[in-house]
Amino acid sequence: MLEKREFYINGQWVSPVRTNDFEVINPSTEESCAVISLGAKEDTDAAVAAARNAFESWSQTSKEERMALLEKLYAIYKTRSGEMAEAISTEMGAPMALAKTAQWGAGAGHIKNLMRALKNFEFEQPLGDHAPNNHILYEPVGVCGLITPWNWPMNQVALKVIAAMAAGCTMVLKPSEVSPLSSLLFAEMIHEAGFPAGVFNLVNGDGVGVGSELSGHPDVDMISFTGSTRAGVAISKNAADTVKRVSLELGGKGANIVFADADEKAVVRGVRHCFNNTGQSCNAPTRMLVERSIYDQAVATAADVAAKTSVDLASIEGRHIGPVVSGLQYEKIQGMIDKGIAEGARLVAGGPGKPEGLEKGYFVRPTVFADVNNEMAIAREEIFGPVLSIIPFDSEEEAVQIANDTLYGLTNYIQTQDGDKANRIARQLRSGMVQINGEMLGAGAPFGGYKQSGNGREGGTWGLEEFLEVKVVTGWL
Ligand SMILES: NC(=O)c1ccc[n+]([C@@H]2O[C@H](COP(=O)([O-])OP(=O)(O)OC[C@H]3O[C@@H](n4cnc5c(N)ncnc54)[C@H](O)[C@@H]3O)[C@@H](O)[C@H]2O)c1
Repeated sequence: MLEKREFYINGQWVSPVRTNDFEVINPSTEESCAVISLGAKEDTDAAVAAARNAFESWSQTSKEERMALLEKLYAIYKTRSGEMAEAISTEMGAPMALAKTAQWGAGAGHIKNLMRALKNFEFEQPLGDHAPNNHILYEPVGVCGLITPWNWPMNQVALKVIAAMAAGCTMVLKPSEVSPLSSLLFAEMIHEAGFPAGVFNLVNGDGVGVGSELSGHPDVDMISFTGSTRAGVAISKNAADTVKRVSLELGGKGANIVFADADEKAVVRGVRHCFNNTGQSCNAPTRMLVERSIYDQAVATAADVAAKTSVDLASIEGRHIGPVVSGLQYEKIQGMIDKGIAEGARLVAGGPGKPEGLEKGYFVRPTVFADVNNEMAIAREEIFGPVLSIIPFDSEEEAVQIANDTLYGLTNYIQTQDGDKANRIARQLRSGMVQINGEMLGAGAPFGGYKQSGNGREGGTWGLEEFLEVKVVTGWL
C-alpha cells in the first residue's frame, strides 16, 4: 500500500503536525490502495504562511518568467502521463482507457490553453482615448485556497493551479480526500519544474477540517472551489467574514433537447455522454427531453445503448464504464433509482443493484428511466451516476420551459438540424454553456454556470482573469 502522509509546503515534503491517517479506497476493489494524512489547523497555517511569503516576489515576476516555468511543467506532465493515468484510475475508478485520454488529457489541455491565454494577455492597458491618462493594471489577487473534487481530478486541479500561477498568485491546494493521489503526483511535477518555494503548497484534508480552515482563513484572499452546491454555499458563508473573493463551479442537471429533426446519432450520443465517466460529470446531459413524435423510438434506442454499455474494473483496458467513486456515492445512486421507481417513472434499462458478476466494487447498472416528469426527484436532483431520465415534450416553448425549470444552469444541449431553431433556443437557455449537435467546447472556452451551478468561469482568458484584481491609475504618463 502506498504511504503518502506528507504535505508539500514551502518547496518541501513535510510530515503532518499530528498523525491523522485516512485510507484511499480503490472503488473497483473496495480495498485500501494508499494512506494519506488529514491536515490539522497548524498544517494549513504553515502552508498559507509559505504562500504569503512567496507572494511578494512571485507577484512581481514577469510573464516570461512564469511562462518558462509553466512550459517546464507541461513537458514533465507529458512525460509522466502513464503514472498520472494510473493514479487517477486507482483513486476514482476511471477505466484506464479513459484515464489515459480524457482524464489525463483534460489536465494537459488546460495547461496548454492557459499558457496561450497568458502569452496573449495584456496586464497593463490604457482605459481608452477618451481618458488618455487613465491606465488599467491587472494584478494577482493574492494567496488562493484551491479546493477540488474527485470526479475529473486533473481537469479541475489544472484549471485552478495553472491559472493562479499564470496570474502571479500563490496558493494552497486541498484536493478531494477521496482522490488525492493525482494531486500529490502533480505536486512532485511542480517541484521538479523548479517553481520557487511557497508558490504552490498542498495540504490534504477534508471539508470540515482543511477546507473550512482555508475558506475562513484571514490570510487567504480568494477561494476557488469546484464541488457540490452544498459545500459551495458553506464555503461562501465561511468566507464572508473576511470578504474573500469566492469563485464557485458547482453541480448541474443538464437538459439535452432532442428534436424530431435531430441527426440519427443524437440519442445514442446523448446516452453515451450521460454515462461517460460513469455519469460522474457536472455537465452530464442527465435529462433527455425528446419531441413526442420520436419519443418511443428514442426510448427504445436509449434502452438499447444502456443494455449494451459494459461495466468492468477500472484497471482493465476496454471501452467499458468503471465503478462509481465510493460506497457513499453508490448508496446515494441506489436511493435515487429506488425513488425514480417509487415516483412512477418507467424503468427501461438497468435498475437497482450491481451488474451481474461484479459483486465487489461500487458498480452501478447503466439505468434509463422513461416517462419522467420534471417534478420527480430524478429530474431535479443531481444523481452523479449512470442514470438517464427521458422526458417527452410537444413544442419548442415547452422544451425551453422544462430545460430552464431547474436550480442549476451549467450545460444544456440541443439536437436539431435546423440552425435557426438551434440558435434561437441557445439564446433562451439559462446556462453558462450550450452545446449544439455534439460540438465540443473549443480550446480556452469559458467553463462555468448560471444560477446554483456557480458564479465562476474557468479556462483560457476567463480563467486567468478570475485570479486578477483590476486597478485603475489616473495621471499615468
Ligand atoms: N461545475 C463544475 O465545474 C464541476 C466540476 C466537477 C464537479 N462538480 C460538482 O462536484 C460535486 C462532486 O464532487 P464532490 O462529491 O467531491 O463534492 P464535495 O462538495 O463533497 O467536495 C468537493 C471538495 O470540497 C471539499 N469540501 C466539502 N465540504 C466542504 C466545506 N464545508 N468547506 C470546504 N471544503 C469542503 C471536499 O473535501 C472536496 O475537496 C458534484 O456536485 C459535481 O457536480 C462541479
